[in-house]
Amino acid sequence: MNFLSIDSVHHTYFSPKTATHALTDITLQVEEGEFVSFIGPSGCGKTTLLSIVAGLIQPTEGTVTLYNKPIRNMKKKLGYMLQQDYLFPWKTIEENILLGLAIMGNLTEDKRKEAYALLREMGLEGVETSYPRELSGGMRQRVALIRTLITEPQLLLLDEPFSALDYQTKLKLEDLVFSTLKSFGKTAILVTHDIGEAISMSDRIILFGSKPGRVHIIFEVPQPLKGLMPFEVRNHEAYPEFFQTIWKELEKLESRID
Ligand SMILES: Nc1ncnc2c1ncn2[C@@H]1O[C@H](COP(=O)(O)OP(=O)(O)OP(=O)(O)O)[C@@H](O)[C@H]1O
Repeated sequence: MNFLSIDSVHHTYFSPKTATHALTDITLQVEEGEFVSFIGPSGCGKTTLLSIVAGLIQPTEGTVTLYNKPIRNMKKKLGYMLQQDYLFPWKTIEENILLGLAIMGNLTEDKRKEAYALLREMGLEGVETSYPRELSGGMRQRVALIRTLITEPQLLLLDEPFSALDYQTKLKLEDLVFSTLKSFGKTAILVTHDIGEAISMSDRIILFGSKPGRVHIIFEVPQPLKGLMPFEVRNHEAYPEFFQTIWKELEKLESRID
């Protein structure tokens, strides 16, 4: 059975005066437990495709299924991590983490204990009663990750979740998110502008071309880099060559005059 299947997806944004052909003929499969990144020039449709996979946009043509069921019926199986953490400022960290479960009527004592255990694992012990404004950006993103994981999503959609962080925090959080998702056996799609981030976290990298957005090349991350922690990948001898290969393809796409 396919885990995530994107089949012949086309999307056009219509407004009264214009039609923007954002995506053309996208067919992709993502396997369970896989980490896939979407990269490509600005405007190539990465966010549009992620929004379609999230069931937030209905594509003009084509289908997206999770476990062979239409994605719009599977929204409870999805989790998100975005550039902004969207924590509620007037709620404590614990309340923020448990809010989704409370709304769904699934808040149990076991889940509360799990939240505390995750806070401990992510170096956030003691912040339960703090408010988001008292935490750094990196800490808030870790809270956002716990809030996502606690609802046990099958598929995580990560839309540039590290791009607002300083470089050191970003590298540390890449390691933490990677190891956490791998230990839970989660499947993830990451949208990023950072080739290094895509290489260091992914099993496969989908490079999109633009006008209209389409799959240009699918890169399999080379074996010596797979399974290593993101920070180790960035320091591996096989990393620069692979980086250059992707960089050159991206340059060609960005210098194309349509
Ligand atoms: N709501 C919208 N209405 C009309 N056009 C849109 C809308 N959202 C995106 N577009 C257009 O669709 C195309 C794809 O946009 P999208 O944001 O998906 O690309 P992207 O690859 O995520 O870009 P970036 O890397 O800059 O975030 C672009 O031409 C964009 O202008």
